[in-house]
Amino acid sequence: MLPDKDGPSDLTGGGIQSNSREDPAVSLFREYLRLKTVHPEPDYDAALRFLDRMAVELGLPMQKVEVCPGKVVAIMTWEGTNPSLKSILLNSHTDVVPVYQEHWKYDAFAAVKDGEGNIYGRGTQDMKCVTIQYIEAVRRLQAAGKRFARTIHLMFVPDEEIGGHEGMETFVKHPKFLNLNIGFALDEGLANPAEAFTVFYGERSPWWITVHCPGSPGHGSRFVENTAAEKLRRVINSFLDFREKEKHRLSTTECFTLGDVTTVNMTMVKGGVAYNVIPCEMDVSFDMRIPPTVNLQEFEEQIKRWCKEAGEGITYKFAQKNMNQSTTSTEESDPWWNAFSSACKAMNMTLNKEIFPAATDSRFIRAIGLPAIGFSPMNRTPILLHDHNEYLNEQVFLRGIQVYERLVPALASVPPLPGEV
Ligand SMILES: CSCC[C@H](NC(C)=O)C(=O)O
Ligand SMILES: [Zn+2]
Ligand SMILES: [Zn+2]
Repeated sequence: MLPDKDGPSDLTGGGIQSNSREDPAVSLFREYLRLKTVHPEPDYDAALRFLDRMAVELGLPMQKVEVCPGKVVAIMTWEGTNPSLKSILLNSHTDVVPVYQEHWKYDAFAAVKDGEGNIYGRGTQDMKCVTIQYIEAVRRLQAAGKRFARTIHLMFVPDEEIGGHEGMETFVKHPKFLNLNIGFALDEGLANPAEAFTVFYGERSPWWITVHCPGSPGHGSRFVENTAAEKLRRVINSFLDFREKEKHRLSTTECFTLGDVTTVNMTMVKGGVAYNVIPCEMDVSFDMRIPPTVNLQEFEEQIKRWCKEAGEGITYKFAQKNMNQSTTSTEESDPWWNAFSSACKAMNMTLNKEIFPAATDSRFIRAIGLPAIGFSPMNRTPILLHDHNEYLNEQVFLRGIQVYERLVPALASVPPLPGEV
């Protein structure tokens, strides 16, 4: 039996050794997974050192833009034969969410590969796989001597997992972003447990709201009128009744996915100082995700009514309130979508078009008017982003590189569009 190329780390990670030589792309993926770019203190320097090395290997220039203190966006550029044309953006974020290590089978940063070729680690799906797949696809296309009309930018951004405010949200307004002359972007999607691949042409709007309920204080032994808790209860009921309706709409509408309904989750409650003191204020917070088909002004009016009906003096504040509902065309007549979907069709891939249920950096790209598709080529894979024991099978990972080997040329060869020279 040949030892696995990364044998020693398999053993330290408690994994099972593979009996065949590992594909170098898989080894590189596992190396990247071991970098602790995990919140709350991501090691972004380690990621930048890794990406510097990749740029040298690929022979591509890499610019680094510090968009906010300590928050660097890195961009590798493969210039096209006609650089005046709009470019293609291959975007990925470098950060990952924290883990509950005690619930993992293996060290979440050891990139252990088991006997079935499943690679375990935070970021295997979200979205270190895609980063390496972009890099490997470019490496292979270069090795085959390919060159394309349109310039291709590989962009690596920080802070997506904490909202992207000091990452992509700021960078899209930077002159250096505009200089990239982007025409079309690819960013992350989700795994699909079945044979099909899911592609996302829009996202629900995240609204994070805290409702503040003031009330009369008093002794905990009395029937005090107009308490904060009574108002809080009515507010909670209105939000959660609506939640039930939306849940029912999802379960009874056959073609609906999560992206087609509004989710409401009560995520925080605050208030009170002692068992026997009726508090003079209580707060409740909700995470709401609203599909692009919902009229946001009307939705806010509904929230106002719920608060008004719940009692006097109730106010609310948004911690997150996305108002941009742009979606990307998936009409066959759209040249970008046509290139994307035709390349997938040529590989016999079935695509399910959906609205992304959560929020990614694509929302900032779409908000400035650029088309963006969320796509992570992972079929036959359970959706495990942010979950315990996140993993990706190495064969699925390797197939994803082949997918980009076809997609990238198709997109970078889209003929000049009206207005382009
Ligand atoms: C609203 S900023 C937070 C972004 C985060 N993105 C993902 C993909 O989990 C979310 O949707 O909660
Ligand atoms: Zn992600
Ligand atoms: Zn994530």
